[in-house]
Amino acid sequence: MFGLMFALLFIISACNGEEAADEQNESSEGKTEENTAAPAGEKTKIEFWHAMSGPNQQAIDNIVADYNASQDKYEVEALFQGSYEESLTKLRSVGGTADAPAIMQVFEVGTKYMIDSGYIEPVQTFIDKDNYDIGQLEENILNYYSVDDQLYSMPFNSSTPVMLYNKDAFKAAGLDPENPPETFAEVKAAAEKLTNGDMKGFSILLYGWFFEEMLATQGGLYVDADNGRTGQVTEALFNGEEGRRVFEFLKEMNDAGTLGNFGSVWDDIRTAFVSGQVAMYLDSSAGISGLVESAPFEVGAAYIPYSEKAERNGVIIGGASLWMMNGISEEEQAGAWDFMKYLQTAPVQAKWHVTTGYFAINPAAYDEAIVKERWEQYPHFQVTVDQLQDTKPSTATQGALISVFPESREHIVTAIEELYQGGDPQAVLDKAAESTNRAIEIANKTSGK
Ligand SMILES: O=P(O)(O)OC[C@H](O)CO
Repeated sequence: MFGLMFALLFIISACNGEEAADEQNESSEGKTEENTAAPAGEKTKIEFWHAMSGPNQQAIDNIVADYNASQDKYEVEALFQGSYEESLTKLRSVGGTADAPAIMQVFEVGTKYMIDSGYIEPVQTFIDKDNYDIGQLEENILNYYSVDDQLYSMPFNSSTPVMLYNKDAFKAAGLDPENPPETFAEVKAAAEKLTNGDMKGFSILLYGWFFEEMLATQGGLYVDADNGRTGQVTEALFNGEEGRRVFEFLKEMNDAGTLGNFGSVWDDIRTAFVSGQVAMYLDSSAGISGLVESAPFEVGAAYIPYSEKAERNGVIIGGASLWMMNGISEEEQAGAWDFMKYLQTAPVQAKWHVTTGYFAINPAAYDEAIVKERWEQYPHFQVTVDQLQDTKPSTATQGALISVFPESREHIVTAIEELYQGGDPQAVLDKAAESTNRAIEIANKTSGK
């Protein structure tokens, strides 16, 4: 039993790249020397900072090894830098200098910060120079990282949220495991039936991402200026009716005792699901891989729920993308660009998708034999791709661009915690909006806008 739990915890902790720090790879020291052009005959080093640990780190290392063996000009060096938040903090201390890596992986909510940072060269520059055809890549993913038709960063590990559920628990509760609930009302009703003994019906991680997604799928905007896509953001809009519906949905289940709260650590909510403490919850599509293989019951995957008072609009792209730094040599930039293009090829994307659960940015990868085999074995992957491809492009599903997004996420988490302690949905959301507005105002003043 202990062995099984240990194996479960290992697999679960490995699903996402954010949690565990790998000290071995974690160093940016000695970088200055590496930034100079390589002597004739030697490969140019391309430093690649990322936030993937466990099997996802292994997947990156394998791809990097294949790339390095495939050509003799560049040597990519993949270096783990901690969680998405930690790695961005590290970048802040070296961004724009010769100590910066050539390629930096940044989570989606860091996009506006990176665009404004002065550290980067938009990948559009290289696309244009090289006549690179981005028409082959997934439009709904490119949309997130595009502003005024310019692609700023190269999508890499793209995910969306998905609702995972325990099919065995569904059967035991008299629910149809092949017809998971779709709307907030249906989830609430199913949660009542599923709540039993130690098992709660539904849960979400205390993480702003899931609120952002349930807001967007109703067509709700996070901020003004068309979610920051057409102008300068001045205020939060997430406390409008779509946001309130999400908070009411959570509150009603919390009051009814059908909602579980397993905190803000991915491993904890995944362990709760696998050990039967919760029957339905929202996870990243990149978390599916480990869970379907390790859960001692049949796992179902479904689209995220939406309010019955709204249309379903789809999901915003999550995960992270790759940024080209601007303080490095042209030779390094050329190598970084070459590697980014290699990453987008169908065979590499196919391998990345089946080993990690992240989407293939190049949909041609879905025709590769290894993907077809994997989907046949685990149809959950197909659900996530369908949910992405069914998404209606709009400024809501394109996602918000705000420089203070990571901070705003914290305000949302505080609001959810206050809600769970009995707070009024509108009041706690308004407070989060006011705090976000203050952060936006300060950021706008600092940047002189
Ligand atoms: O855990 P990931 O990589 O799927 O990313 C989830 C969120 O989008 C991070 O902001």
